[in-house]
Amino acid sequence: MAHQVPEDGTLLPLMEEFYTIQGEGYHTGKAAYFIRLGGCDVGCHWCDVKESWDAELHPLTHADKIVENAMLYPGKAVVVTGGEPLIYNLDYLTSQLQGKGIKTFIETSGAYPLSGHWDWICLSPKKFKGPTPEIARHANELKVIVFNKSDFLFAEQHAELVPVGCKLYLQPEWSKSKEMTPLIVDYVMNNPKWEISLQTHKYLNIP
Ligand SMILES: C[S@@+](CC[C@H](N)C(=O)[O-])C[C@H]1O[C@@H](n2cnc3c(N)ncnc32)[C@H](O)[C@@H]1O
Ligand SMILES: Nc1nc2[nH]cc(C(=O)O)c2c(=O)[nH]1
Ligand code: SF4
Ligand SMILES: [Mg+2]
Repeated sequence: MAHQVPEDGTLLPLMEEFYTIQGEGYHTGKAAYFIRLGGCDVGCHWCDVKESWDAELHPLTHADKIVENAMLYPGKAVVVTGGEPLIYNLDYLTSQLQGKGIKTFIETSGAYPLSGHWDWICLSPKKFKGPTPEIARHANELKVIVFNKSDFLFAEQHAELVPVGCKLYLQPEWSKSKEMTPLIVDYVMNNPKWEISLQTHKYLNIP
């Protein structure tokens, strides 16, 4: 699957990078530069970026170039996503970003070992390949995608693994949103430690 990606994290398979508004979760509504890395083998059948899965399709790009590009925008936060970004060693990229005063946020399934220096970790665990216990202990936000009713129990099981104070979100799977959103609304009203997260960028028609 992978290119020969150097272990030191200086070269990363970059699918796309774009400046937009964080659409989901705790930082919803904030301007951020998105860095989308190619490569994922978790296999969510409802994944909304399947084009990211094959790392070979995405050019190895120097982390310094990515940092330089991120610096061109007034927003001082990046979201590193994918694909599954933790397939790669993110120590170099994130230390360079933080060294330039940019906040580092990650979107991850947690299926690979934690690397990088993060201001915010959004863990979105998957049934298909579960998260490591280590990342659950470091999550700032747990965002569970609700595709069917069984995902509420899955969400509660993962809420046991994250630290006290970790934000808890239920986000409807996009294609099932019509059916699942009413169930989520009801669930949150009955279990108010949870909040609802919507993919607001899809309603705003922005990337
Ligand atoms: C495409 S993933 C990339 C990052 C990482 N692989 C992960 O799954 O967290 C980014 C976010 O989108 C969510 N997501 C992906 N497909 C979705 C869908 N069809 N509906 C709702 N959320 C989705 C994921 O759960 C994750 O929180
Ligand atoms: N606007 C916007 N917000 C997002 N939050 C998480 C995203 C992702 O694909 O990781 C995403 C995305 O693709 N676009
Ligand atoms: S882990 Fe993330 S990128 Fe990978 S298939 Fe699932 S939603 Fe898509
Ligand atoms: Mg997305």
